[in-house]
Amino acid sequence: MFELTDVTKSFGELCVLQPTTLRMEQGASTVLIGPSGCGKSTLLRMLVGLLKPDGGTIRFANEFLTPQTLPSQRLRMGYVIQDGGLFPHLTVAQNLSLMPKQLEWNQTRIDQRIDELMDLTRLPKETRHRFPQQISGGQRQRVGIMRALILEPDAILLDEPMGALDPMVRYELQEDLRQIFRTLNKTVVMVTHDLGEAEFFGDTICLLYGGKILQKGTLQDMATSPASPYVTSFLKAQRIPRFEATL
Ligand SMILES: Nc1ncnc2c1ncn2[C@@H]1O[C@H](COP(=O)(O)OP(=O)(O)OP(=O)(O)O)[C@@H](O)[C@H]1O
Repeated sequence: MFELTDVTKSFGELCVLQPTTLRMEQGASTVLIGPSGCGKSTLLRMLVGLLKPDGGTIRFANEFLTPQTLPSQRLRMGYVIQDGGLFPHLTVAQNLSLMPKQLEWNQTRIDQRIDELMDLTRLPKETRHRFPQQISGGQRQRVGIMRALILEPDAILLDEPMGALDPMVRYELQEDLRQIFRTLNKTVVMVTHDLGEAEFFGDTICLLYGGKILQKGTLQDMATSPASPYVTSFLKAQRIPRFEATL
């Protein structure tokens, strides 16, 4: 679904991505993980066309991302950022209606689609006419996900979608999201800092470091056959609580 060939990106003197070649298959979930500043969000932004690579090419659904193709390709990608990225002065329903209105959907179609997505994401009906600050962080993120799904995109790209949520809300949303992605058979690309989340969502995990993909595979691959000592250090750096209770 996404095919990067020799993609590079720098900001001034800072090389964020060395020549990188990567395929993300249709219907598969790819997780980008790595230390802060390693270029995960930059890579994701290039996939959605918010940033242009300095070199190399990106193809989406067998078509190069170019200024000409991007507007129609963007409609086939949903993009979710950490706090949901909702407009604070618009209600939930108004936030969700923005793109459909631009595409001149009629109100009945918009309302039906919002109903479907409210069921899918298990968002309480009474939140429909509330403003973003009148709903919880977890609910805001569900709305962000609904907004990304509203046009029925082929791919959904998420930049630390659950980074700001408390552990219980996060756990519940992770379960729901994975179920949604599997049911809808979406191609998913997710940025996270959390190894547990990476393993939960990723068919493939890409560990980025020093401007390149240091290792690509499963967490198990990384643990048993680390591509470099850094991979092992990265895996060890996540603290897992130890206790005896039987859960
Ligand atoms: N528009 C920009 N202009 C200049 N530098 C930028 C820009 N965007 C990102 N950077 C720099 O590029 C590097 C990679 O940033 P990026 O946001 O992709 O990292 P990240 O891996 O997603 O980090 P984090 O996990 O902290 O969100 C960082 O050093 C960042 O400061």
